[in-house]
Amino acid sequence: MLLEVDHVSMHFGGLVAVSDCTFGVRQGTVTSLIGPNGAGKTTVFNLITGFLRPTTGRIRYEGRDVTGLSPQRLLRMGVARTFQNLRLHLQMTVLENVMLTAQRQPGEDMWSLFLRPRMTSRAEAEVRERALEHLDFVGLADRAGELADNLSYAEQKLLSIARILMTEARLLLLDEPASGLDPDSLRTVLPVVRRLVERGKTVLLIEHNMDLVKELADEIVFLHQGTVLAQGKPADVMSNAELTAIYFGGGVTA
Ligand SMILES: Nc1ncnc2c1ncn2[C@@H]1O[C@H](COP(=O)(O)OP(=O)(O)OP(=O)(O)O)[C@@H](O)[C@H]1O
Repeated sequence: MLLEVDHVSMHFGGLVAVSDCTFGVRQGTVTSLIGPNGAGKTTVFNLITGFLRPTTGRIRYEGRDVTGLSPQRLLRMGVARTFQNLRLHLQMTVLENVMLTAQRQPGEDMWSLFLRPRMTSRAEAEVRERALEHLDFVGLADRAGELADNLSYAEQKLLSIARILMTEARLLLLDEPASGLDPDSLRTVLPVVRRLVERGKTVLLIEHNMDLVKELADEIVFLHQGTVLAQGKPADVMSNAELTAIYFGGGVTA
């Protein structure tokens, strides 16, 4: 397992958002966290990426205990995430958005490189080249000079994927990469998510739409009330009548 979530709980005061949660993410797969609203998916993401520290339990990445490490530390170890609200720099170009995410050395991001006049033009050229390559991967190479603000929503989602690639992380956590997309845009974005695996990445994502999950995910982790009810192949998990009743009875906005 690339990632192991081991008996993790997260309490917010009296509220138990995640309760004794155990699951694994295998290297080279797309794994989807699913579950009704309030099941704890976002909290699990925040725990894995260091934005929250579990109340109890351990998280292991590549066999190392990473429980409680900061998001920055985890990023350097190869765990990166996107956010539902994408967090793009809308008044910068598409290329600049990707270049800014470059991780040259631990603790050094592109901001410090831009601010430091000593940055060699060779280093900048290398970052630019990598950024363009990632833009090409997501199909946005010809939009490199556009302001991010001028992109469609689907293109902005693709840009957020190009940005996460720039981190060189091996485990990519994608927060609802398909949400808000019309069917045509889905046809553009979903194959890109799948191709991340061909690039050697491992993907953990949150997705509400069951049809998409079936198409996209190798594995499902089914969360309900902060607990893992099942982990397995989409077809197997969804053929379980009890689980589908919980899922569709849970007021999910697909
Ligand atoms: N920072 C917080 N403080 C208090 N309660 C929180 C906090 N974050 C999440 N919760 C609660 O934890 C529970 C799980 O929430 P979470 O957002 O993780 O679920 P989710 O599965 O991502 O839901 P959705 O599908 O609606 O995004 C909810 O009851 C939520 O209100």
